[in-house]
Amino acid sequence: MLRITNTLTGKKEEFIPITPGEVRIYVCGPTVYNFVHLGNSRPAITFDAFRRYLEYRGYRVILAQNFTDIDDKIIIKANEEGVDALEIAERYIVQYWKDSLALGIRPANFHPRTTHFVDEIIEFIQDLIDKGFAYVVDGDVYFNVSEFKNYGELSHRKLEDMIAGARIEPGEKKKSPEDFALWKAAKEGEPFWNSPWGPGRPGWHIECSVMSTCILGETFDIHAGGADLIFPHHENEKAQSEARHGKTFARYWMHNGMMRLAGSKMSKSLGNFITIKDAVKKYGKDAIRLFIFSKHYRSPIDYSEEMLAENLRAVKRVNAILRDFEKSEGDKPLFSKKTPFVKEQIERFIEALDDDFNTPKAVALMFDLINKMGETKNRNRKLEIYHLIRNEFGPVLGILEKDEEVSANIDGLVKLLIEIRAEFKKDKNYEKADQIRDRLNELGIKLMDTPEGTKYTF
Ligand SMILES: Nc1ncnc2c1ncn2[C@@H]1O[C@H](COP(=O)(O)OP(=O)(O)OP(=O)(O)O)[C@@H](O)[C@H]1O
Ligand SMILES: [Zn+2]
Repeated sequence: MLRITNTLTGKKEEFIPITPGEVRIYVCGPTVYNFVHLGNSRPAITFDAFRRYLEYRGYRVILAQNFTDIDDKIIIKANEEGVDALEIAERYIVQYWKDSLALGIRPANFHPRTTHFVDEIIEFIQDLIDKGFAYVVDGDVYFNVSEFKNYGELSHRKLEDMIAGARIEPGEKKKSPEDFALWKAAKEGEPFWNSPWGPGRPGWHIECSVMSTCILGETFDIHAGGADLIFPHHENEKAQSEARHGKTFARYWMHNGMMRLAGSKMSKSLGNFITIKDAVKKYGKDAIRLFIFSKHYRSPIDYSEEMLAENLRAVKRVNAILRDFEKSEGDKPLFSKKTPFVKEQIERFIEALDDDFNTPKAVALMFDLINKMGETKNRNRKLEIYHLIRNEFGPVLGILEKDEEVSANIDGLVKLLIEIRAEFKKDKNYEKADQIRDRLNELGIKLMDTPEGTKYTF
C-alpha cells in the first residue's frame, strides 16, 4: 500500500487515485530567467523518480510541469539585456532541456507555458470576478482572500496572522494586504496582453491554477513542488481554483525540502547556486541523483562537494563491478523474478518506496546487494543481483542503467586517441600529445602513463 505525506493534512496517508490505475500529477516548474540550479533539480529528480515508481507499481501516470515564461524577474533580465522577455524565456527553456537530459529526467507528458494560456487565464479571472471572489482596481485584478473561507488550510496559517504579517507594496492598489494579484496592469515598456480590464499580464499564481486544471481536470491527484512554494504560491493556487470550481483542487500535496548552500536556500535570487551544467560535468548524473536520494525528499539537504564526490566514487565502484560481471558472465537471461531471493528483494524495495517514497532506504538496499554480489561465490546469486540492480531497481530511480553501447564506443574512441597521442610522442610533438591529454582531462577522462602503456579512468 503506497502512503505519502500530504501537506494538506500533515499526515502520511494511503494514496488512492481518483481513477483506479491512473495518477494525474502537476509539478510547479521553473521561472525561466536564468540557468536552473542544483536546488531546482531536487523536485525535478524526486518527482521524475516518483513518477517512474508509480509506473513500476502499474499506474498510468499523466504528468504536467509548467514553464513560467512571463514574470517580473524575466522582464527585469530582458530590460537589462535590452531584448524581448520571450527571448530570455526561450533561451532558458532550451537550457532547461539540456540540463534535464543530462540529469536523466524524462520529459513530462505536458510542459505548458504561461504565455500560451493567456486566454484561459483571462476567462478564469473573469469567472472569479463574476462569482464575487475578485475585484478590479485601475486595470489590476485582485483575489479577495476574505471571501474564501478555507484560506490558510494548506499552509496551516490563520488569516488573522497573515493579515498582521502582510503589507501593501508601493504601487499596489489592493483593498486588504493579504489579497493577491491575479492580473497586473502593464507599466510603461512592459509586455502586455489585452484584457477586459485593460492591457496587462497574469499575476504569479493564477497560471498554475489555469494550466493544471485545463490539462488535468478541475480535481486531480497530486500537486507537487518545493516546500518554499507552499505559501503563498500553492495556498493561492488552491484558493483560486476551489473558489472557481467549488470542489477540491488537488487531493494530495507533496513538497520536497530545500537544498541549502552555506545554510541558506540555494536560489537564483540570492545568487548562491551551483548550475546543473557544472555539477554534471564534475560528478555525472548518477552521483547527483544518488546524492538527492540519499536524504528523504521532505528533509532539507545541504549541498556538499564531499558527498557528491563520495557518490561519484560509489557509482564508479558499482559500475565497475557490474561491467566486470557483464564481461565475464555475459548478460545471460537466467533471471527469474520468482526465486525466493529475488522476490524478497523486490518486496523490500517496494516496502521502502511505498513508505512515503523512502529513497534512502531503497538506495541502502541496492548497496547492500552490490556488497553481497562482491562477496558471494554463487554465480546465480550474482546474476540475480546484477539484474535487480541494472534492470529492476536502477531504472526506477534512473541510476546505474546499462549503457553498454555508448560506453563501448567511448572506450574505443579513447583508445584511438591514446594511439594517436603515442604517435605524436614518438615524433617528439609533445605539444599535440599534451593537448590530447589535457582535452580528455577536461572531459573527465584521465590518462596515466605507466610502464605497461597508457591507462585511463573516467
Ligand atoms: N534550493 C532549493 N531546493 C529545493 N527545491 C528548490 C530550491 N529552489 C527552488 N526549488 C524548487 O524548484 C522549482 C523551480 O523554482 P523557481 O524557478 O522559483 O526557482 P528559485 O531558484 O527558487 O527561484 P528564485 O530564486 O527566484 O526564488 C520549484 O518547485 C521550487 O520549489
Ligand atoms: Zn505553480
